Amino acid sequence: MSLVESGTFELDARECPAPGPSEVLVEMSDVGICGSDIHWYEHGRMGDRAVEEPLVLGHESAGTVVEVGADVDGHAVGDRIAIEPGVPCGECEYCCRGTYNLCRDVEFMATPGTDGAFREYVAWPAEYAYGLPDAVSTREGALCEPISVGVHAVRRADVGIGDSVLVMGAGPIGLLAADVARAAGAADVAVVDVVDSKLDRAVDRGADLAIDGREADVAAAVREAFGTGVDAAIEATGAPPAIESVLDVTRPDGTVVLVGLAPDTEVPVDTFELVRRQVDVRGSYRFANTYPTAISLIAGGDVDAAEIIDFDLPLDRVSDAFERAAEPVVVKGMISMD
Ligand SMILES: NC(=O)c1ccc[n+]([C@@H]2O[C@H](COP(=O)([O-])OP(=O)(O)OC[C@H]3O[C@@H](n4cnc5c(N)ncnc54)[C@H](O)[C@@H]3O)[C@@H](O)[C@H]2O)c1
Ligand SMILES: C[C@@H](O)[C@H](N)C(=O)O
Repeated sequence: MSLVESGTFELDARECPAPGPSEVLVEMSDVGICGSDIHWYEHGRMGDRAVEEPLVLGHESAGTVVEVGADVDGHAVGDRIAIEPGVPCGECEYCCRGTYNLCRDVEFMATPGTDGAFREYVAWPAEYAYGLPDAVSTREGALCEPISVGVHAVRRADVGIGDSVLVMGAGPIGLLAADVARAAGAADVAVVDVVDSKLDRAVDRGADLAIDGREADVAAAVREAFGTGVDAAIEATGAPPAIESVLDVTRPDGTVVLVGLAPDTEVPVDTFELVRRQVDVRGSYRFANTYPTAISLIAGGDVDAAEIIDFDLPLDRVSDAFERAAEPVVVKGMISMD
């Protein structure tokens, strides 16, 4: 199923791909709809990149191996796997350092030039396919992708035992990052959002404090609850007012990790305050070396991946699914390929 222009998907018949020697052929079963898929669907472009050829969307995916390339070890026909959607060049400075999320030549599913996962079969490098244990369904395994964004952000935030953490935004990234922070040892987790049902959901999932960003002065609410501020804050909205206020919620020597992405986001920054309070402000881009951790977090019950899913629809209802997934109360919509 390809996006041919903004707002229009078309079913196109394609040959089943043949896996290369180091690839596995995967029959897809579950694919999540990410905010970036919705952005491509609604706008047909992102920054200076545009959909000029039909593009298969979907990069949160899992399925079953149906064929293995001649050189593949460690995967067999019948294995259920989650697919890591970015394949880096493996040769540049950043790939060699292990921060392959920063590779400039990465081929990332569902971006122009690299088809995504809303299709029956995907041939993918075995190195970026991860076996799922019995305790993890393919539906949950597909969500290793947004969990990985959370794992990377929590690592960037250096969250440790006993820390207090604020997560701005209770979308999929925020909710999953909150679970990951707890698993990393956070003793107190506060979540901020502007939608009632999302605040309720954060509390149901274990947040100690839910702050309504429409009503509260977030920094004041944090200081009331946590004294001089939280140890770490993770910004997962991309909304300028939230970005502005997250810079003011940590204690002196605390860390702010910016995950939220929005084009042309500019916010005023009081650098004097950031310097005086010696705040670390760090970006967090995609993820590297996170899939095994994401799988163990689901298997161990530390991250409730299934709970964030609001609906599953079949591939022939992909347009309905995208319209519904864009509703502000929805956290995660899935396409079920079975
Ligand atoms: N850095 C990365 O690698 C990376 C990866 C994936 C997603 N992202 C970005 O992370 C952000 C979160 O992703 P998502 O899929 O959860 O998005 P989402 O849009 O589903 O969730 C964002 C949440 O923020 C809430 N929100 C909006 N304005 C707010 C405000 N002023 N205060 C508090 N909450 C507010 C919304 O109600 C929503 O629940 C997006 O900007 C996305 O583009 C970044
Ligand atoms: C990391 C991924 O989830 C994000 N949507 C991106 O394309 O960068």
